[in-house]
Amino acid sequence: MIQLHSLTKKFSEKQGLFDVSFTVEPGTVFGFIGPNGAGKSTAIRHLMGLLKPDSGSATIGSFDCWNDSERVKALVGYLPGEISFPADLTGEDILTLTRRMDKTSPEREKELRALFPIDTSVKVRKMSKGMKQKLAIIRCFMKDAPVYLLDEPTSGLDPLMQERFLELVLKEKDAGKAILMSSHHFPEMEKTCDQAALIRNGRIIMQDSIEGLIANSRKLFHIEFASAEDAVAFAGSLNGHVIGNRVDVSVSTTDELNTLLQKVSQYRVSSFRSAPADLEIVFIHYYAEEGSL
Ligand SMILES: Nc1ncnc2c1ncn2[C@@H]1O[C@H](COP(=O)(O)OP(=O)(O)OP(=O)(O)O)[C@@H](O)[C@H]1O
Repeated sequence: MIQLHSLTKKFSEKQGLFDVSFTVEPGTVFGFIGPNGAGKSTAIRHLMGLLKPDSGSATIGSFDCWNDSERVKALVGYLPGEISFPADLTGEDILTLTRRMDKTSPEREKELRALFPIDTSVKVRKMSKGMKQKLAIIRCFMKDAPVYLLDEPTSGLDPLMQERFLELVLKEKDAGKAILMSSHHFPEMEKTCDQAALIRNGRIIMQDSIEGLIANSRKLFHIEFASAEDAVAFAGSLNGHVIGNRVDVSVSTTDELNTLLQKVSQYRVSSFRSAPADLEIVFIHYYAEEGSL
């Protein structure tokens, strides 16, 4: 339903998108993860027909997002990363315009307003970040679209609103929508996404099911030593992180795991635990490789 096919858009050597491909099927959520400036919004902007690829293509359904941008927009609910409603309009003005433009259903609007309550009599310029985000979410989902493009959708929301948003995404996914979502918030990606891609410097460096990403990630171990001196001595040899008597250390290959076990056997250890892997471990590993931590 949503497809990027070998898409390249070069802003500079490391900025833009380089040979990026992925597909998002109906009834699934695809997560886009990556550090600031990785290219997530650039990919979403191509899908909205706001940018023209240098080569390759972005398509939604059977339509090319650049050449058929009007038809594409009719199929898409878009939540931009930066909300920029006109400052002098009230929330109500914005929802009235949306009603007119997208011929939305009153029931759907009522449900969304109940989920994300805001005082719509307030002008945009007086709204908090969270209020604007809730308004943008209501506006985006009022359109009962087959495709949703969500750029950091929970940014600025409080935990209760974040939870409600995730429930909404899961409901829309069950209704057969194809959803692309960029985020820096790993637990929400784990809860909602079927597939995810890690992007850095405009290139996809890993793409798999969430389960696959986690299964292939580095494994984290917490090891408690008899003394802080032993912890420091052990950590130095394996690049571990020392917290008192404890060392946290991660491994990705069988060789690394065997080296860890061999070294740890030279010390007196009071506990040895493996931490459950999560998406954050996958992500931070790829940040660290770039030397940006
Ligand atoms: N129109 C443009 N012209 C030149 N450079 C651009 C343009 N748009 C984006 N960039 C650059 O391309 C890179 C990718 O930007 P993009 O907004 O896609 O990142 P992102 O992954 O969404 O980041 P963030 O998590 O910070 O929102 C950045 O270095 C950005 O400065």
